[in-house]
Amino acid sequence: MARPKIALIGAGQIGGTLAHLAAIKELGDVVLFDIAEGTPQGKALDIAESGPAEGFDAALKGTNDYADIAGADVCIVTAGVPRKPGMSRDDLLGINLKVMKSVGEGIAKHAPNAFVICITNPLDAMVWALREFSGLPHEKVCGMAGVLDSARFRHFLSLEFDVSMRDVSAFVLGGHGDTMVPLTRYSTVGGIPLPDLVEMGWTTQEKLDAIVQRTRDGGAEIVGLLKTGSAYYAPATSAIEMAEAYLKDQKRVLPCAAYVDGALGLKGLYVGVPTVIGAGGVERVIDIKMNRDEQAMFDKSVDAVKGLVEACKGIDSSLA
Ligand SMILES: NC(=O)C1=CN([C@@H]2O[C@H](COP(=O)(O)OP(=O)(O)OC[C@H]3O[C@@H](n4cnc5c(N)ncnc54)[C@H](O)[C@@H]3O)[C@@H](O)[C@H]2O)C=CC1
Ligand SMILES: O=C([O-])CC(=O)C(=O)O
Repeated sequence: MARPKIALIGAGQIGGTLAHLAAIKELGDVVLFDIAEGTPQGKALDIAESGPAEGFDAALKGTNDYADIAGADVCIVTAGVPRKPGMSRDDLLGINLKVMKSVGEGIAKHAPNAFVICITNPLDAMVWALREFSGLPHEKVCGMAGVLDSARFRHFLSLEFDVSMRDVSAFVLGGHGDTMVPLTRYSTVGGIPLPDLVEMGWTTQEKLDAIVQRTRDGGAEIVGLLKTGSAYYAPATSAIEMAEAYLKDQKRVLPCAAYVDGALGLKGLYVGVPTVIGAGGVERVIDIKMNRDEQAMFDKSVDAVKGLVEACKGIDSSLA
């Protein structure tokens, strides 16, 4: 049986890391696409040359021609611009919206049956716009953010509790911005919810609040350290987890920016929610119940995303 085809639209920091991970994990053959001449070709060749030592079977190709993504099973989109220190993700809206238009059209023409994972920021508005520009079915277009934000939360919690990251589970929902919603009640260590761990004396509410805030600021923390761009190892790993769930029909329960129409009281909006990802793409949005405080935080985040979607419509009238 032929190997799956994975098209990576954008061959920058995340795109290159995605290609390396996809090859090492033998998820399929990889096509790296970018408008920068030489970058995708150079990265594809470099990673292919790591194959003999690593021992993977995967073909890698770099290209500046959308025709080469033809028939891709998965497209992961990182094309665009990352932020620099002092900027918010939302400052990227105007410039990256134009990129989503060309990418959406390229995918619609050459890989209309792909499962599309958008990473480009500001994430929730860009995945909405990418879906609009591509016209693909909603369940086949989603955004990566919740897996990353939850991974950051899990990492910080594992440091606090001195336990394995594997035994920490977490859900960070809402928009991928300053208003994101780390849900402590739905986050656990060995199945024990965080509020119970506070009662058990494993940590204090103050320390937990600080970890929640560090999670919300997780992207900015890396931007501040790197100074020239944003995080890419954890973002790439997170998107690969989603791609693998689709390609292997794993039915993983993962938080991602999905189209929500009915669940959680939402009507036709992309925002971070718990989902099931399998061969059908986003197969289910989990309609979790939130308490009053959680709902208030989630509503605030949803409003921020709605504002960005309106801003997109204001910039590009074809979206209105
Ligand atoms: N959703 C999330 O959780 C995260 C999102 N991001 C976002 O991902 C995006 C990419 O980040 P990096 O890979 O670090 O940036 P990068 O600058 O290293 O790579 C972006 C690539 O996109 C290419 N590009 C620009 N316009 C293009 C077009 N029209 N068609 C095809 N390629 C095009 C550039 O040539 C460049 O190689 C940024 O918008 C960043 O903010 C980053 C981390 C996490
Ligand atoms: O912070 C950024 O600009 C990149 C990003 O979305 C993240 O790392 O969470």
